[in-house]
Amino acid sequence: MENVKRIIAVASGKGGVGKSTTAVNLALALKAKGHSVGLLDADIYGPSIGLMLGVAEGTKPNVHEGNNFEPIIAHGLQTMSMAYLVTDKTPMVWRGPMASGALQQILNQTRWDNLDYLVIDMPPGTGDIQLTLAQKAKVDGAVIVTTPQDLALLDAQKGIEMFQKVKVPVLGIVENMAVHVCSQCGHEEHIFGQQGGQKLADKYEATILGQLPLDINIRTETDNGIPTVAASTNSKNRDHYLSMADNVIAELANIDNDDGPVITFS
Ligand SMILES: Nc1ncnc2c1ncn2[C@@H]1O[C@H](COP(=O)(O)OP(=O)(O)OP(=O)(O)O)[C@@H](O)[C@H]1O
Repeated sequence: MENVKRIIAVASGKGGVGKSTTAVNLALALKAKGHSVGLLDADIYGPSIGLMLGVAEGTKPNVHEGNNFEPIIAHGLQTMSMAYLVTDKTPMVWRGPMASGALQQILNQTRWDNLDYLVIDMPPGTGDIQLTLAQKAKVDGAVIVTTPQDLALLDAQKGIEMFQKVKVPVLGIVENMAVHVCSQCGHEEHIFGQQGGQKLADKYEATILGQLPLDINIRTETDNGIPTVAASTNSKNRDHYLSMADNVIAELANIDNDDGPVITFS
């Protein structure tokens, strides 16, 4: 991990709010700004970044001396995922306990090649695995993803408090699916409520790093293995992700972290 300058955890309390979509596009946006970027899929229950980045099913990382894994390159990102190590047929019941062991292994044994940023797609929730990761991993800062819905906000709050407990600075909040714009008539509808992310940000004196609409293009682009930032050179959504990356870089610059990021597991 001495080859990694900055580590950013992307987390959400609630599942399905768009955490992985955000992590993948944030990583691509940092890359588009000229940085060297890695993406670690630590979402052991539903590893999805390989699919989102169009990595062919069954692709396995090369293993080097000392059991070190070589990251798989996708859209210019260095990536590592649980999905590269388990198969669809791996039963969930086996996957749970085995997966947390495997997670430690990929944290310790992936050979990142000089990264400016490593983005970690955290497992959803605030249970033991998340706490251990947040505690043991020397993450520079956390990005909290939520929808404006009360239920998601409540869980996002738990996520913020978990990071505060383990002294990982929260860089800010991403409000995903903030508004739906009808592709036919342009009518705007706040399907998951309004201003929820802002209220959460106000409560914790956190920054809103970005607001993304609920947009069919974001879903289809990701499903096609070419996420929004890679799919288009000129779209509003891509611009949202690029300015999110700027905000993340700015927040990181505000953090005084002279130890340097190192992930250690005892
Ligand atoms: N802004 C958006 N607009 C439209 N669809 C979106 C948006 N963000 C995410 N999605 C879609 O919502 C679904 C869930 O997103 P994603 O997998 O990123 O969520 P997650 O929080 O990581 O979920 P999990 O808890 O399962 O890991 C995906 O189908 C994704 O394409």
